[in-house]
Amino acid sequence: MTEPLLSVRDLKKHYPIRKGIFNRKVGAARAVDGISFDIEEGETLGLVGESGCGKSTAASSVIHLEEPTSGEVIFNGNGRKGATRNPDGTHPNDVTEFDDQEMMEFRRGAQMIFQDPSSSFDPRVSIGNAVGELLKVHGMSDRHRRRAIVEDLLERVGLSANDFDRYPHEFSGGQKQRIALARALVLNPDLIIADEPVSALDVSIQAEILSLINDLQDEFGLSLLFISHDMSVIRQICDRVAVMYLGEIVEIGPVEEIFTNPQHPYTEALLSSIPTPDPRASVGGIELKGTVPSPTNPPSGCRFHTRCHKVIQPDGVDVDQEDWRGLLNLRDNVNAGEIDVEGVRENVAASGTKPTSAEIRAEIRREFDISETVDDPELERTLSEALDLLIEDDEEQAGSVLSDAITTPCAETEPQRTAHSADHESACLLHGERTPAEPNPADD
Ligand SMILES: Nc1ncnc2c1ncn2[C@@H]1O[C@H](COP(=O)(O)OP(=O)(O)OP(=O)(O)O)[C@@H](O)[C@H]1O
Repeated sequence: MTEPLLSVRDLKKHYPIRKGIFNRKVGAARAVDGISFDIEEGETLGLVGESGCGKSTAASSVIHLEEPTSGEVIFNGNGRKGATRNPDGTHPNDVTEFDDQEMMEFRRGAQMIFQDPSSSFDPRVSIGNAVGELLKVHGMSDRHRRRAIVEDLLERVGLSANDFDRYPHEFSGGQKQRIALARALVLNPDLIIADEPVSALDVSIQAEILSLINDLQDEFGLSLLFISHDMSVIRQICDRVAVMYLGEIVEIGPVEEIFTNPQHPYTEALLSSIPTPDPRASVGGIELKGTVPSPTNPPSGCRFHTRCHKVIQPDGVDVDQEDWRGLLNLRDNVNAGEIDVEGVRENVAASGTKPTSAEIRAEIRREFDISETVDDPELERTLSEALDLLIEDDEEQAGSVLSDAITTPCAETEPQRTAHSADHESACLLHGERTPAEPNPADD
């Protein structure tokens, strides 16, 4: 197998959190927390996940708009193929170790396009000059030659050579994204990182731009890292996809395999949220509740366990899975002091006379999608006891009763990547018994 164009290994970007008059570091936001992936020549790898999962931080760390905290970004483009590791273990193509000259070359070989092209164009500069500027910066002093190259590129992205002297405000959002593509291509790069390039566009325009990116990729032999929160966009453009959650890659594999045979519950939930023209034809009906937790204090074990519909029950417990999710949510809400018993009481009272304790208990169960009776008698007793304590205003004791009885292995053990096929891996404790993924040679 030929070497990948890009190999990212254990890349981390932690932002320090500072406080106080001395601006002391009190913690870190682990926006990207040890991600690894390859992109082959001519391949498109998608990076997908909800807002706040760390996709943009990953992109800007790979392209070195921001200095990563640690890890390797090995770029074998710009004619640097075939380099081997130095005796001290470092790699001559590791972007994180590049000097100024190498970084300048890297900036030629790897380009980025962003979600909002408007903000990256100076309204006073004609689009021809905006696209040609990089040629000038990289030493092409012949104005006529620059103009010829830019005019050709404008045509290739579906605009006209006559657009050279027009200004950004004369173009629509879709057209501006075409200009951004022309600008990204002007130095003939090997890699383009596209961060949500179509999210700000109308759906009909999205399809046009995605098809243009596809065509340009073939024409220029490009590799792409394509970032999106939208699974359906990923399916249209990517060969493989890496699913990111809270700074980590939880699943990676060929797009069609991930769509037809997702292994990680987070991937299933993302797939389930794709809108379909017929709402009755919803895939799976898994509702991804809440938002991504803060990367400052990520959940222990599997970071997705606080929202996972398949969160594992401990040995000896076997209750309905929806009840189990509800019990864990109730435990966490009680411990976070987020249950407003008075509010529940008022709600129940609004529909009739003074509510009984049984009615309040039933209402709390309903709010957390917990059945009237949980299958496991011991757990049912614990739940009733905790709900009574809650109603009696002893929230602390209720939390402690729930915490003692309701635990999950997912909060205790960090899942390792498991191989499902040659290039399909996920990190979920549900697959723990399978063959562990082959160690990556670059990790040695
Ligand atoms: N400069 C910063 N300092 C501290 N935290 C940051 C900084 N930049 C990003 N973060 C945090 O890192 C996490 C990841 O952010 P990032 O923008 O990379 O996510 P994303 O998946 O690209 O989401 P979006 O699509 O909304 O941009 C978020 O919790 C964000 O608040």
